[in-house]
Amino acid sequence: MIQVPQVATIAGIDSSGGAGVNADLKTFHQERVYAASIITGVTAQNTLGVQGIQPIDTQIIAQQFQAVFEDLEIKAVKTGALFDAERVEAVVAGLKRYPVYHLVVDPVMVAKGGATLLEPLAIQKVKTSLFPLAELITPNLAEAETLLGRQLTQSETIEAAALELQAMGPKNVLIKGGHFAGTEVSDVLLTADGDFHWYTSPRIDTVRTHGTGDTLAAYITAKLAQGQALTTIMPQAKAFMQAAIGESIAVGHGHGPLNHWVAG
Ligand SMILES: Nc1ncnc2c1ncn2[C@@H]1O[C@H](COP(=O)(O)OP(=O)(O)O)[C@@H](O)[C@H]1O
Ligand SMILES: Cc1ncc(COP(=O)(O)O)c(N)n1
Repeated sequence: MIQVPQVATIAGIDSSGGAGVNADLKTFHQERVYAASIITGVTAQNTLGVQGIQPIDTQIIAQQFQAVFEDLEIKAVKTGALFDAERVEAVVAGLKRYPVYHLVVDPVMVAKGGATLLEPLAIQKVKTSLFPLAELITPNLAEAETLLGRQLTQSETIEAAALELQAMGPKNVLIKGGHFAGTEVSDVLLTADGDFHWYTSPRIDTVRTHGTGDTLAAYITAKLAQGQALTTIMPQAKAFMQAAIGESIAVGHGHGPLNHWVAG
């Protein structure tokens, strides 16, 4: 029998297949890890926006945790859209019952079209209960601003922000720069030993970025499950993102999905 690293995503479904669990599973498959999924909610969504959200009952979230963790050998976990405080509590309870070292928390708050994927009341719970369990958190610029309650502009401010976020408990912090204006995109990784690593690439001029954050976090989760270090993973992750965004596929009429078939 072939041994394969096993991971789990804890996130919402995107009916159009571009973001959330759908993006995670495509990335995991492409990177050759076996993936389970614990669903937190269902969205009626396409590349033009989110039309409806149905969070999943917390009891079935708990049952999914039990079903997955009492059978599979889960090496790494990624969380995505958690929707509200009740769902955050259910996920934190599951992660405390079945702890994993490689926990990547993508604090998804708002979809590209503007729909809320995490109620404001749940943000405090994410900070105090979920972040301390994480090996890595991956906020985008807007999420980092919301988490800290202030605007970020200069690189020094972003490094200070990463330190403040690290003080909330996660071992490592990645602030993603997809939302910065300019001809380049820069992500900054603050590692557990206090070092900053900047990753800069040319900005691809496109609106076809549905699921970028999910894809990046899933890629990192896959590589952590395969035993790689974050600083080794990041340059590969950026190259994968560049190709997956750049070699775009013609799907939908708005913020189109990425091309997960690109070599990773
Ligand atoms: N237009 C773009 N060109 C190149 N890279 C991008 C672009 N947009 C996002 N990225 C990259 O995709 C990853 C996800 O970033 P971002 O879009 O900020 O996350 P989110 O989807 O959570 O908002 C980051 O590595 C970022 O640098
Ligand atoms: C169910 C679900 N989860 C996450 C996202 C975030 O998508 P993006 O990575 O484009 O910000 C989304 N639009 N829908």
